[in-house]
Amino acid sequence: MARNKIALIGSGMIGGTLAHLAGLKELGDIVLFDIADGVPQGKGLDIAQSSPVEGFNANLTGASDYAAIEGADVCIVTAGVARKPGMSRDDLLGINLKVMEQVGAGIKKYAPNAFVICITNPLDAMVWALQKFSGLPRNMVVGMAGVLDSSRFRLFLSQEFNVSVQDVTAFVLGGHGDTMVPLARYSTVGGIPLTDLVKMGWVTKERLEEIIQRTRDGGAEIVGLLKTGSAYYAPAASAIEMAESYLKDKKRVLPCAAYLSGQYGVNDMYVGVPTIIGAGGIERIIEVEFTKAEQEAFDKSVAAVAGLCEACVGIAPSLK
Ligand SMILES: NC(=O)c1ccc[n+]([C@@H]2O[C@H](COP(=O)([O-])OP(=O)(O)OC[C@H]3O[C@@H](n4cnc5c(N)ncnc54)[C@H](O)[C@@H]3O)[C@@H](O)[C@H]2O)c1
Ligand SMILES: O=C(O)C[C@H](O)C(=O)O
Repeated sequence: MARNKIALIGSGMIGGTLAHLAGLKELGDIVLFDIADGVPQGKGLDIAQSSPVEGFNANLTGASDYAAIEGADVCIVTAGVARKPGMSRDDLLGINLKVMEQVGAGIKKYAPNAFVICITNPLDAMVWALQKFSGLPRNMVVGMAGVLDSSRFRLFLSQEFNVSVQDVTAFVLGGHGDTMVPLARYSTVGGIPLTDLVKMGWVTKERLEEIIQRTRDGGAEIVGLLKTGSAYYAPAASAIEMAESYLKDKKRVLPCAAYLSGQYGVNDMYVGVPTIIGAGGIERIIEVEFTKAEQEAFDKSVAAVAGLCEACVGIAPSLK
């Protein structure tokens, strides 16, 4: 059986890390693409030269011509710019929207059957625009954010309780911005919801709120430390988890920015919700019940994403 083909559109900090992880996990042959000619070729060659040491088999190539992604099974999109200290993700909208138009055209022409994972920020608006620019089926275009935000929440909780990260589950829903919604009631330690752990005296409500706020600020914390760009190891690992679930039909339950057509009362938008990813792409959107407070937080987040989509239409009226 031929190997899967994975196209990485954008070969910067996340793109290079994605290529390395996809190689180490033997997910398939890898094509790195970037407009900065030489970068995808150089990173591809460098990672390929690690394969004899690491013991993985994969062809890694780099290109600046979309023809190279022809027939890709998975495309992971990181093309665009990242924020620097003092900027919000939303400040990237204008420049990255233009990039999504080019990327969408390239995918439409050369990889129309791919499962497409968008990472470029501001995430929920960019994946929405990318789906429209590419014309690919909505269940085959998804945004990565919830896996990352939930992973951050899981790490902070495991550190707070001094337990293994493996025994902590978390769901962060809504848009990937300051209004994201980490859900304490649907996050657990050893299967026990955080709300019960508060009652059991493991953590105070106030301390839990601090951890939730640190999760919301997780991206900005790293931008502030790095100063030259944003997080890339955890974002890459998160997207690889999604790609692997698709390629191996694992049917993982993962929070992702998925196209909503009435679920959660939302129409024609991408917002972070629990999904099942398998060979059919987004095979199912799980609709959990919200309390009044959770619903209000989710609605606020959806409104923020809607504002960004409107801003996109203002720049590119064809998106309407
Ligand atoms: N969704 C998330 O959770 C999440 C997490 C981290 C970063 N991000 C976002 O991911 C994006 C990439 O981050 P990064 O750290 O890899 O940035 P980076 O600057 O290191 O890499 C981006 C790459 O895109 C390339 N590029 C720019 N315009 C292009 C075009 N038109 N076509 C093809 N390639 C193009 C650049 O040459 C660069 O190599 C940013 O928008 C960042 O905000 C999102
Ligand atoms: O914070 C950023 O700008 C990058 C990304 O969205 C993140 O959450 O790390």
